[in-house]
Amino acid sequence: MGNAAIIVAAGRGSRAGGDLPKQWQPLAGRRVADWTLDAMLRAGLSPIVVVLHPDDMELPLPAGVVRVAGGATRDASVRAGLAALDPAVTANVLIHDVARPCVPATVIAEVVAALEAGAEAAAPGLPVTDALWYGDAGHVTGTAPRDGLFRAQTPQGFRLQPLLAAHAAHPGGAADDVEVARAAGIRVAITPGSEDNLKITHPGDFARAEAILRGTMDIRLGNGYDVHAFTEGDHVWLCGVKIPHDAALLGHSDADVGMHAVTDAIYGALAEGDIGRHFPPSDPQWKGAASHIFLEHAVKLAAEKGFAISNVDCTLVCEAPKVGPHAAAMQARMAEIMGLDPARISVKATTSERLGFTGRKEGIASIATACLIKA
Ligand SMILES: Nc1ccn([C@@H]2O[C@H](COP(=O)(O)OP(=O)(O)OP(=O)(O)O)[C@@H](O)[C@H]2O)c(=O)n1
Ligand SMILES: C[C@](O)(CO)[C@H](O)COP(=O)(O)O
Repeated sequence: MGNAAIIVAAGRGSRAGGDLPKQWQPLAGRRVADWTLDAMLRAGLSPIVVVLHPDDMELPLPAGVVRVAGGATRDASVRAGLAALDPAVTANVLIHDVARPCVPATVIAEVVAALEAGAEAAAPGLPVTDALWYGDAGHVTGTAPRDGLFRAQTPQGFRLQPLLAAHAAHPGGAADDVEVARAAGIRVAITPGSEDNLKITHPGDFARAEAILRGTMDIRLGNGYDVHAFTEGDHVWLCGVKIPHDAALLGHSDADVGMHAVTDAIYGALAEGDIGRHFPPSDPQWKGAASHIFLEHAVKLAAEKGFAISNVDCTLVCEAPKVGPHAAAMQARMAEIMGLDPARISVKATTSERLGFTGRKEGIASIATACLIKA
């Protein structure tokens, strides 16, 4: 039984302005939603259900997330997300606004920890520290006591079955799921919120969120280089695609020179050595191994260290075979292995103008760059 996540992203962001709904607007080099999704993916929540506006169902999202069409209100969207979860495998669910892209890992972890320690429900809140006023026509008309008041944040975490019942019994119109749960008598623990966990609501919030992300972001670049010589054969493996050729590439594994360079670029960004360190050629179990094993390992290692792979760029250096006709398939295969949008994978090729060993068709070289980001 696991902990699932629902990211509600079906709103139109009318208060935030801009040509696109706020979750699809750029923020520190990516879309707002990409940051939010990465935070939930890194927390190890599964499945991740993204509730989308019906107009947005085809927008690119990371592989593996579940897409659901939302409703006209936040609570209708949450109900649509809940309907996509299987109570037989999901014990708890964390419901998060897509508009909170800077949510710190600790805020999510505290909610999960409270549920796992036995809380019926748990949600992050920040005690109100400013004095509170009533106002009218630009003037203060009264004051209100702030004692015991909290600013509510997300993700809000619940046991799935009682929350399903609470939503089924609620008339609608709740500001959040804590309100729905409390109406059904569920006790909600308050876990520590964070000033960084702002909800992008108005145009000025983008700059605040960008400053938070840039302040906490750890950006790593890595490069990889690999060479394999030609030998007798009738095909080569390049970036996960089998290409008929009048020679094969010689290697301990399947000799996929492109995938090896990409894998080494990821290890390089993590300062984790290279493929040979993790899969020694002296070890017979890797003889003839399919190279996706190496790439999957590097991607998993990056995730364990809290890094998302922002993009990779791979250049194959050879006179033949022609790479262009296969480049899209290579992008798609590597995207599948890495769980990334294919638009984040570049595969291109060059000849070396008949110079050197690649020019003499003695082998293929490949160089790759990877950019990893920890928010
Ligand atoms: N019908 C709706 C309305 C809101 N939301 C989601 O609920 C969260 C919190 O809502 P809010 O910040 O109010 O977002 P919007 O409704 O998009 O903003 P606005 O009210 O400015 O239009 C957001 O992640 C939003 O996408 C949703 O999934 N479905
Ligand atoms: C759920 C919420 O984020 C808690 O603070 C908030 O209520 C949702 O945003 P809205 O502006 O109230 O729609």
